[in-house]
Amino acid sequence: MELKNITLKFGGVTAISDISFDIHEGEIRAIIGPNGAGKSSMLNIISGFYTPTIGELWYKGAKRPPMRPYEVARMGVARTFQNIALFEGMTVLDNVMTGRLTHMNAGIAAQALWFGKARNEEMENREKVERVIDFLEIQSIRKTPVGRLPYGLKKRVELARALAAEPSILLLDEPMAGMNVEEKEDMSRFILDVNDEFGTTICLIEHDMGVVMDLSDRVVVMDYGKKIGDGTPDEVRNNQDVIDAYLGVAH
Ligand SMILES: Nc1ncnc2c1ncn2[C@@H]1O[C@H](COP(=O)(O)OP(=O)(O)OP(=O)(O)O)[C@@H](O)[C@H]1O
Repeated sequence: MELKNITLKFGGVTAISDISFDIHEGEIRAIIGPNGAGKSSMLNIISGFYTPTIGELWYKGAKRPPMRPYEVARMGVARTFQNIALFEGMTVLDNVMTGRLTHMNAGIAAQALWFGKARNEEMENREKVERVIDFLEIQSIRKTPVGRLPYGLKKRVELARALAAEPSILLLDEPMAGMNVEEKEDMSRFILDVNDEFGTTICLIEHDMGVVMDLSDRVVVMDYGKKIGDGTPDEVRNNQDVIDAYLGVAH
């Protein structure tokens, strides 16, 4: 995926100012930056929640026209949210099943009457979902309503739901926010395993620079809507603009 000269304005506020970067197939790409840098806005552009004011997005060699989020999802882009967006009253299994919705093709009548294509589809979806549940080690809570789970596990269920869609790009919005050290370590391991096992391209945004450095192949650094760094973790760590931004040096 390639983002070219992206600018995003909200009325008089410029949230993103002329940023270009790419995401290679199979890599873990992080977007980091201090509060208000424009990271979430960038993720929202990739997932189709926002349309850039200026700029182009290229995916699999073709320019992507303005699209609605569900259309982007159908193209293989799945995401998690900063504030967990699960159905609290539903079980873990049912929540993860909702991740398969973009793959369901049988008509509503067939679904309702549970015959033919709908039945086969459901079986196939169920198999894929069970595989994700095993992989993320949440078998023991399959039947638990999500509302009863601790925060770290809810985040893992959200990851499972996104993964159930079998995305080619997985967008993670601050997957480690609000977690304790142990939960962060678990989540990091799962992100690496997902990338390894399924070959999923991952783009994650994170506030905390330390967390993503071990995880990412390449990092984009944003500050006040501008790109101030782009490269391997080592390159970014030694970039003076990045160091200044994180130490709060005056602009
Ligand atoms: N819907 C919106 N309407 C108006 N301004 C917005 C909107 N969304 C974001 N902004 C502004 O755009 C800028 C970038 O915000 P954004 O949420 O993308 O940053 P962020 O890097 O994700 O921050 P955080 O780490 O706090 O989540 C901020 O100045 C913010 O106030």
